[in-house]
Amino acid sequence: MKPLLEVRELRTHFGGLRVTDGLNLQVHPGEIHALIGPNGAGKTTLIHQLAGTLAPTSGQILFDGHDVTALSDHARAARGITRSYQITSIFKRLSVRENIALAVQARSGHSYSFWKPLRDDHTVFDEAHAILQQIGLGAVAERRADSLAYGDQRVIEVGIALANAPRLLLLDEPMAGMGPQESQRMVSLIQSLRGRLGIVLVEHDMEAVFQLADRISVLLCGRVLASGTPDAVRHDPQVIEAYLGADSESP
Ligand SMILES: Nc1ncnc2c1ncn2[C@@H]1O[C@H](COP(=O)(O)OP(=O)(O)OP(=O)(O)O)[C@@H](O)[C@H]1O
Repeated sequence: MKPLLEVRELRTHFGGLRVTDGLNLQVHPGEIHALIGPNGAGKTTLIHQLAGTLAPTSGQILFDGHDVTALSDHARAARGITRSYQITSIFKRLSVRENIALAVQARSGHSYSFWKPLRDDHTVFDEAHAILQQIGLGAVAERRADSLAYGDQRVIEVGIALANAPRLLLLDEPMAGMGPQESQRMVSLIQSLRGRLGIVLVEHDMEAVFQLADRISVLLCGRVLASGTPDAVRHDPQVIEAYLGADSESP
């Protein structure tokens, strides 16, 4: 299968520190591909590089067969690579619906008019409505974003990212700071996206990772130590020794 994303021999040096050191990775269309690894392994750095907010020292990033290494984050977003931003990107005083609609408008080039009711722009309204249903926030669409619980605000982030109609969605710790119930809702949301777009997921919650991932890549010292199905990775002796722990039966 032709990969949706291919990373070739990526290297990133911050002064004398080699954060990414010959990293190779392939993400297939429609798969949920998790990146795991100990603190400092280079996962967030890689997300920045895939999104285009940090340039590598050397190496190549190919998206859909095209070299996007030199493209800006905006240019990559226009091609379909979207990263979910942190809660800080939400307009807290606007409603949930307005947050999603603004993101739809930004992508589709419709100009936003504060004096024009959203309902008058049917294309944007309908698309925002569909996303609200998809992320399960239809019932609270008219509430101010900052009145929602933390977990729901993080769901809005994913909704904003989906409004960009991504073909590759980069999720950096979507469950961070969530309780078990909120995490499970996020797991269900990500699961519902499987097969529709490629997802690169960085997440420390191993239960969620093994529940969600079609394939997992294990990063260690800026390179991919192993890549495969959750089962293959779980039983990989190198991974057990280096990361999951020799006595690990879990998850
Ligand atoms: N802009 C930077 N300048 C210098 N060093 C950096 C910079 N960004 C990251 N690093 C270093 O690069 C290494 C990898 O960081 P990164 O955040 O990518 O790891 P990570 O795998 O995401 O870790 P965590 O699981 O803790 O989030 C760390 O040692 C970090 O201190």
